[in-house]
Amino acid sequence: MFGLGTKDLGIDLGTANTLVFAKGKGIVLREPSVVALQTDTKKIVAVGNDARNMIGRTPGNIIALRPMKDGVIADYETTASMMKYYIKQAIKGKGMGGKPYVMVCVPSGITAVEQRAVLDATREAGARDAYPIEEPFAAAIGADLPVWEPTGSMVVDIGGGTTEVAVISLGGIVTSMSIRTAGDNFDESIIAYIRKKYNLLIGDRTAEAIKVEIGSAGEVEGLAPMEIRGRDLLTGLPKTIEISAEEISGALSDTVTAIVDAVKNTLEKTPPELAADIMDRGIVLTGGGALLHNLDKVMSKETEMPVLIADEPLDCVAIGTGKALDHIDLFKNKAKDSR
Ligand SMILES: Nc1ncnc2c1ncn2[C@@H]1O[C@H](COP(=O)(O)OP(=O)(O)OP(=O)(O)O)[C@@H](O)[C@H]1O
Repeated sequence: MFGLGTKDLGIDLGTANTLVFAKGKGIVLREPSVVALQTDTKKIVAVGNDARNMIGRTPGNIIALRPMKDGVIADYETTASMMKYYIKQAIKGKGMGGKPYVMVCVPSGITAVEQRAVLDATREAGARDAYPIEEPFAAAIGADLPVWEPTGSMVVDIGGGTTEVAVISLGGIVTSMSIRTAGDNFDESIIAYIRKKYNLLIGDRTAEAIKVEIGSAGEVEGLAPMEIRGRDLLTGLPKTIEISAEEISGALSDTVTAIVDAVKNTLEKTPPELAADIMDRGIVLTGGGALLHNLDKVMSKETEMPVLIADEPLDCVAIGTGKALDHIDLFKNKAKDSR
């Protein structure tokens, strides 16, 4: 399947989703970052979509969990096992010649020790060598921003666990900010709102579905009410209610404000020449959170800057990680310098 020299991989190890990009092929694997384990033996029962379908539905001896949360590794042995599983999947049956180089984009809150563990797991899974890449840098490459040129580009990557804001010029990050407020917080706010207002308990997947369908920053025009099912906390029985987009928009507003404030704070720290470049080109949103209805408009109004959503925002980091393979020598040198 892979030709010689075209088997190197880029991996976006995200808190919500893991994507693998194969050089010369594009994205070859896209699965949720979820693992199902046997509670007593810790043996892995399922990974990715299969494991995700088990969330909230497992018997007592199995747990389905997200080994990364809030942009950090909550369970690092499981993260390493998941990573190995995905790499093996990606390189399975494609053994032409030597082992692949792998570029890995890890959550920004990861510690140096955890990063080393992830890179070691990558090597153990069959990589010739593995190099880390910073998430906003990968997002900017994936969004086709001119990161290597002497001009300012601003990227805001809104993932599941973290929002990364960065201004990039000449192949480096000039100013950046990372906050642990992103897609998961939208879901949590929806759960909390529905519990408080309706005494109804809903699961993570329902909350995410509500966000995707009728979640919005501000304006809700064109978003119809939605029927949702949960468990009535008073009777203990299943119940269906209808909720409006206005209510959900209200529930999401604090999280939206936190993200917009992070962008404003980063702009305040941006050198004026680069800020002028960003004014011309616009702020580019990547990550799944970029798809929240109206977030681009609210951000543009609040920052008084043009704001654009990248093509395929969910894929930008993986594509950028893969494209960075073309500049692998730079990353090899960086790795040498930090050893
Ligand atoms: N249409 C949509 N509207 C709003 N949010 C969405 C939409 N589609 C996906 N999301 C959200 O995007 C988030 C996942 O985005 P992404 O895959 O970029 O994150 P990640 O890279 O796994 O996380 P991180 O960058 O924090 O490690 C989830 O919270 C998901 O619910």
